[in-house]
Amino acid sequence: MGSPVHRVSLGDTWSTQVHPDIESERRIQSFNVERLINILDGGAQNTALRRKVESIIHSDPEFSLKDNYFMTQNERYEAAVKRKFHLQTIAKRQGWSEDSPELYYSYRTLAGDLAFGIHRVFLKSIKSLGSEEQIAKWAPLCNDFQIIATYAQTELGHGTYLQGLETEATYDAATQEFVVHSPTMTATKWWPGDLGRSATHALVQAQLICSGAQQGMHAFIVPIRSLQDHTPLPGVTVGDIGPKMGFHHTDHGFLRLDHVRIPRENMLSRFAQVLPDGTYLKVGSLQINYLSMVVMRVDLLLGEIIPMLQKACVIAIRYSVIRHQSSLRPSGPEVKILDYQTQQHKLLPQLATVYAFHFLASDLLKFFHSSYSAILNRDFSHLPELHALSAGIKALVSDLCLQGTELCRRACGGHGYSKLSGLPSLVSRVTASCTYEGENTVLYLQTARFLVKNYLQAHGSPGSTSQIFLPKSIAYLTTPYQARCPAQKAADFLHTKLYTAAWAHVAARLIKDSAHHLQTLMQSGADWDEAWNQSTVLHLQAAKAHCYYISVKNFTKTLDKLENEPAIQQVLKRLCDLYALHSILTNSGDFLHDGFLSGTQIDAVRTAYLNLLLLIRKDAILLTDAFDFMDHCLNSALGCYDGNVYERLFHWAQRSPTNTQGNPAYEKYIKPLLQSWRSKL
Ligand SMILES: CCCCCCCCCCCCCCCC(=O)SCCNC(=O)CCNC(=O)[C@H](O)C(C)(C)COP(=O)(O)OP(=O)(O)OC[C@H]1O[C@@H](n2cnc3c(N)ncnc32)[C@H](O)[C@@H]1OP(=O)(O)O
Ligand SMILES: Cc1cc2nc3c(=O)[nH]c(=O)nc-3n(C[C@H](O)[C@H](O)[C@H](O)COP(=O)(O)OP(=O)(O)OC[C@H]3O[C@@H](n4cnc5c(N)ncnc54)[C@H](O)[C@@H]3O)c2cc1C
Repeated sequence: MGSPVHRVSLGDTWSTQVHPDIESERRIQSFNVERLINILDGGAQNTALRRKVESIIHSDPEFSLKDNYFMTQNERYEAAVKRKFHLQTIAKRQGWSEDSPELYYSYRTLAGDLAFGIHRVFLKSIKSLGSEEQIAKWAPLCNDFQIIATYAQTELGHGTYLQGLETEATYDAATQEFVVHSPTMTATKWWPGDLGRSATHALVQAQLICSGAQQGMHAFIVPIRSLQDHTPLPGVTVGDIGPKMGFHHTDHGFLRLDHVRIPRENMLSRFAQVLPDGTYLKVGSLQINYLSMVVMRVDLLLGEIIPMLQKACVIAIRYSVIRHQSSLRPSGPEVKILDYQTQQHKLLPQLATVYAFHFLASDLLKFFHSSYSAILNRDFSHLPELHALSAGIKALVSDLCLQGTELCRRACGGHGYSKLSGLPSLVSRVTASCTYEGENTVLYLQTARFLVKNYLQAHGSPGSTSQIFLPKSIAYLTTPYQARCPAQKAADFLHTKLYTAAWAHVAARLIKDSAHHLQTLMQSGADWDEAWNQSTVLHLQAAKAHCYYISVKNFTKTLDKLENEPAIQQVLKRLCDLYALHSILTNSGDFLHDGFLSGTQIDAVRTAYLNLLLLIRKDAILLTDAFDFMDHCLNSALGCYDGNVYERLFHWAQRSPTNTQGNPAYEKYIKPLLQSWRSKL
């Protein structure tokens, strides 16, 4: 196990001892925590590298996140820019390149509290949509921060419906330039990160107009601020969109373009290009221009979204073994709140979920890597499946991470409402992930479109003997499934095959029902589009069930690979069981609906689930330690490794500027008010 010193990292002189209530939780180790850390990191060498980066960052006071909670939006922005600038200096000195694991680990260590996150989105988009020459030109400029760039797609009037974007890029063959223009108020780009006060360049998604026709959305590199003095270039109106629910360190901005001219070479042209005479050439469908969104949906899962729930679990579970409240028996001792079944019911499913998601996102990343290079080489055969999987998984993961993070916050009672717990910031930040990179409902519906289309293809022509091969992730749609679950007792529900089959049954049934509903509406006269809209609530439910099935199946596959690690396999198997059974219980109506499970069987699921809570309770602290977050990165008075919750909360509150800056309201209002009564007292 890594030494506790590695984690007790805030340099609090009074914090010399680990709290006995949390120490006792770590005394009996049913598995090797260090080994689990290595598995989560993808190998011991990655753990070593991550910790090396952490110690470099941690030992540097410039990177402190200490006063974040007391800062204004402007101060947060400036501190984030300062940290990013300092990180770049260190990265240069250490030889860490922009796509290196070291920078990835730095981002994690600094809790993502860095400026220029969208600069990375820009870079990834250039690499997906740009030609080799464009990558060779722009990537080095980006990597060295000779330019600061943003990804400007969303407009005031449209975010989801990309065909409705109004920004235009009209080709002028006479000068071989594009004229990029915002024709209306609603065409103003709105929300791009790093745009408000920082970016010098924007990747602007605009409707390409050439040869007198609209060719749909394409990406254009547009310089927006002077590289000399940072003032907006001619024709550019740019600024910050104002206060937001979270992301205070990021300058989300607006951008209006008034006939801004850029060279022909600035249209990203891996899949489409405009020749000097204005001839338009493209490969694949128009939607290939959406590729960078697929890239980011996958990238953000492990890089941004899942760590939020991991941290929330660490904070809430550690706090729950320190916090004592009430007793279980009259005149008995006060118990740790984690010993209440309801507290376990709140927190342990979140822990199980975040383990499920870690393995799910890791596997999606592998599938992404294997398909992505083919796509770049114009083999689009895996793109529909990759799009459907990444859209649905992004939606399920961000939905449940938000739900889980908020549950963790509430599970900490009043202290969870204090920013100093770290939890409100996690909640507000993860909330954004349900909207950015595709609003979740819209993404589920993209997955549903893929499911329904394939379902109808596979089952469309009755009597047809030709066998249709479906993509791997949906092959279960053509497998005959059981009409009734064979389980008879609680223990039967601890079989991975049994609950995976249960989710396959429910997903397949919901997909079938939504497809049939659509067909029925069409048979009664509705056209496809109307019938689609009138079935979308069912489609959404079906897509969600499919994603649950994929996540459960993936977790069980992960367990199969751990045969040589029996102790870790056992503890992860319990989490997998808990994740699957909790998901069945929270969606029990879907399992009862067609009699696949009976009421008695649901009771058995609940019994198995409650037994698991007790088993996982014993390992809960070790399972959160296995995420191996440094205290610095958690930045939580409740969640530190040493468990010294009350001392830390007390000390941190003293740092609030409100305690030292005097009280102007006293002089102005309180004093006159109090003094007006003095004569009568
Ligand atoms: C170091 C660690 C990392 C840290 C790193 C920094 C962190 C920093 C923090 C935060 C960072 C936030 C960063 C936010 C950045 C934005 O938020 S950028 C803006 C993102 N915006 C969106 O995602 C918009 C969502 N909208 C869409 O994706 C599309 O417009 C929609 C919804 C798919 C609809 O488009 P449409 O053209 O109307 O398409 P539709 O008719 O539905 O479908 C047509 C066909 O295209 C296919 N299709 C649709 N989309 C796709 C696609 N993407 N690919 C392939 N095929 C597709 C459909 O499947 C369909 O196929 P068929 O069924 O016809 O075969
Ligand atoms: C923190 C943050 C950072 C962002 N960063 C960037 C960035 O860097 N660059 C950038 O370009 N953008 C960025 N965005 C914008 C973001 O990508 C969009 O807000 C997002 O894609 C949702 O689009 P919208 O705002 O148009 O929502 P809307 O589409 O207007 O959604 C509103 C409602 O309409 C529903 N709806 C919309 N269309 C459909 C449909 N077809 N079927 C059913 N329901 C539908 C949605 O489900 C939702 O309930 C950011 C947003 C946030 C919050």
